[in-house]
Amino acid sequence: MRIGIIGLGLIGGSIAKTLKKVHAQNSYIIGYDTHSLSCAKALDEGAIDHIAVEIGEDFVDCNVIFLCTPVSAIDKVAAKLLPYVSKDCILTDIGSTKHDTVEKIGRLISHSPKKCYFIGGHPMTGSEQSGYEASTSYLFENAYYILTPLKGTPDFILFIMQKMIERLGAIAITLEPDYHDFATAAVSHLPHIIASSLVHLVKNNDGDEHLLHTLAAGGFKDITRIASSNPAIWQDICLSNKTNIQTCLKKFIDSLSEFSNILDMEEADNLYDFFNEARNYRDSFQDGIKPDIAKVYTIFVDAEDEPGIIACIATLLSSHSINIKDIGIVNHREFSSGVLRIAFGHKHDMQKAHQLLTKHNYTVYC
Ligand SMILES: NC(=O)C1=CN([C@@H]2O[C@H](COP(=O)(O)OP(=O)(O)OC[C@H]3O[C@@H](n4cnc5c(N)ncnc54)[C@H](O)[C@@H]3O)[C@@H](O)[C@H]2O)C=CC1
Ligand SMILES: O=C(O)C(=O)Cc1ccc(O)cc1
Repeated sequence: MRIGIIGLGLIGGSIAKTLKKVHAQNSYIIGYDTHSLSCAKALDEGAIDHIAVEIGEDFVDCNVIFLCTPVSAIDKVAAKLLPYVSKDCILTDIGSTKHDTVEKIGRLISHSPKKCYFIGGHPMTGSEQSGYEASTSYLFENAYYILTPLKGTPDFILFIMQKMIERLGAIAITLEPDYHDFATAAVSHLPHIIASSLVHLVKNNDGDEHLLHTLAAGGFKDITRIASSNPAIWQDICLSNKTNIQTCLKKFIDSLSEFSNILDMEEADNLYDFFNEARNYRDSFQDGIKPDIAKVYTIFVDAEDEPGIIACIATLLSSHSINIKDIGIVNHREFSSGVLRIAFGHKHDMQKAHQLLTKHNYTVYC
């Protein structure tokens, strides 16, 4: 597989390193970054196989190309790249916001003679560090990785992307771009703004002796770690998700005002409830346990282990608007021939698939 990576910073570099770790024999990686030292380092370390001199011919034969630049550059890079990509190429980005990017690249593709595919992507993992030096081959392990395909993306293209995400060690979730942007405004963008605001508060109220700076301890450092993130990345994120961030900011300001009122009135019970409810909900975020969003509903279908069977069944299901989360042949001694395992993200998809496949004379097991 030929893979292109444009932008070899924290995320792009981590994708390269991870693919080389898990997929080394089967992936030839072409890298490009405006910062030539990052390219040289990546080549030197074996994270990529070839440095592209520019966004052009070098990407012609790529099967998948990851756009890993800051958000404001993603659609510009895509525009430059489109004349060179092959018709079956899958383009994907890793930007932290999705609506604008998906809309812009969708428009570019629809106006381009090159009908390649685009699936928006966003790994929900990272760090406050940036640049190739900070990239690792384990960044994506067990992280959610959100995919936002364009409307009309064939199931098998989404399936290839999902497999790629699994290769990275992450868990693929498909969302609408707008919902993605609202959710990330709440769980990622607002927290970054709050972290930086807290740092401003301490900075602006410290005295000549810098006592606040000295005393800022564990709790303050925990909650403000992300204030050390790359400001250029966050400038882009805020500008491309303004409305959702404003909505969340308003809700947050309201909640602070409410807290201020109950403190003013010395409402002891309400103060207790404020902290207690937050503690209970926070304690329900158990690391390592993935909630229902990652739940899959699986069926097994009797099928000869022959080429084309997966595509045949995937096409049948997709022509009935049934979304597949995962599909693959399993060879198990319980079954005489090959059995296809098909996983769905929703119970109703599984039930519809069961009925449809049975109607088409497949033997289906739940
Ligand atoms: N930092 C994080 O934890 C996460 C970041 N993201 C998203 O990933 C993207 C990249 O972020 P990071 O890897 O953290 O940033 P980074 O600053 O570490 O890497 C960005 C790289 O893109 C390169 N670049 C910039 N413009 C370019 C262009 N026009 N052509 C080619 N290369 C170009 C830079 O030289 C740099 O090496 C952003 O869109 C960000 O929103 C997504 C998830 C987590
Ligand atoms: O460092 C952290 O904890 C982060 O939150 C990293 C991060 C930054 C941007 C994203 O879009 C997703 C994750």
